[in-house]
Amino acid sequence: MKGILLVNLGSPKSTSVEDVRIYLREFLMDKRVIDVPWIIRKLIVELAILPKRPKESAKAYQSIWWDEGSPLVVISERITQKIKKSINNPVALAMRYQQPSIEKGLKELEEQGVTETLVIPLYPQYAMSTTETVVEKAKEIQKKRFPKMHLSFLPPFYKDEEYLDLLTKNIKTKLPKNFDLLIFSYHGLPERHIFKTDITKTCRLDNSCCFEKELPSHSYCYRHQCYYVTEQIKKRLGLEDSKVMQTFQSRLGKDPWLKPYTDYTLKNLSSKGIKKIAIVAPAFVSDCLETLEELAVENKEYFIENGGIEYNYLECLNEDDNWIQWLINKINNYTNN
Ligand SMILES: C=CC1=C(C)c2cc3[nH]c(cc4nc(cc5[nH]c(cc1n2)c(C)c5CCC(=O)O)C(CCC(=O)O)=C4C)c(C)c3C=C
Ligand SMILES: [Fe+2]
Ligand SMILES: [Fe+2]
Repeated sequence: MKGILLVNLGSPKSTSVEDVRIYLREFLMDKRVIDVPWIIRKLIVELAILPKRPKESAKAYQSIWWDEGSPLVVISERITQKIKKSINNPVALAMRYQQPSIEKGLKELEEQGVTETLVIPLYPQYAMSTTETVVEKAKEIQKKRFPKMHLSFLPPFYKDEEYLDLLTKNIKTKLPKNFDLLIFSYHGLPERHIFKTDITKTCRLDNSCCFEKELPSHSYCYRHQCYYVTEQIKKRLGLEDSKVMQTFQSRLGKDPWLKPYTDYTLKNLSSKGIKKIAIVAPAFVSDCLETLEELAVENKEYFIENGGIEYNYLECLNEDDNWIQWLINKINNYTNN
């Protein structure tokens, strides 16, 4: 029998400093997130990050936590429940880090008689730290614990026409009537990750190479895939170039990350006469710490403190009916073939 495993990033078990430390250790010790030799990664994580960051992050998580738990996990659970109601085949949810683990998800499916699983990494754009880490972890667990289970993977869906249509529709319903600029803020990546996943080894991180049409490297270029989504939504919304900007948020460490940086941009927009903005985060399908705290609160403060007047954060797809139906359609394509 065929089954489905939805996989999102994951959150700490609770907002305690200790649980946040456990989460950050698992997340940042992933070699596809901090991609340096193990011993150096261990030293960076244990000596530079874990002594201070868990306390700061725990505070941030406390400010966005819901009664039922982490928004990212709760929203993912709700989506899973809705899908289950429309699908006869078994469906399970897993998180790349913490609980419910990928191993637990596959076990749940195996216990229901599943022998073939479609794994759906819940990321529109490819990156080592998104799709690739989910795919590799699932394969590793399958090999060790479920040798008879066959796995398939839904690829990054950033250029799926129906996905782009439904994302546009979602943004359109939330967009205020008057705004000077719509910002597309994507989770950032160290520039090094873009060079590493460039199969042609020609990327210069300029506009031409990541924009050019039909380069083989684009199937692994997070920067291209973000630009593609921004361009498509801009076109579908009928917005002029001057009304749209793309930025990257959530840097960690001192290495150069993809630019322009969201926080820096928001501190400087007002001086250029841009007073009313809307901001959306299409690298995330569900709201999470990086949107509810960093975008909706912290970055809003930067904009307003520096002369901005109106700041509208537009929520992610979350439990949007069209988005859930899109997932159901993908699942039906898999189970019916
Ligand atoms: C869109 C997908 C994401 C990419 C790409 C990504 C890369 C990436 N992230 C970090 C470090 C951190 N990210 C953190 C939180 C976080 N990241 C994503 C998604 C992507 N990350 C999400 C959905 C979340 C929120 C999780 C939640 O529970 O709501 C955090 C933890 C929070 C904090 O302490 O700030 C860290 C750390 C790196 C280093 C990286 C690429 C190399
Ligand atoms: Fe992240
Ligand atoms: Fe490029």
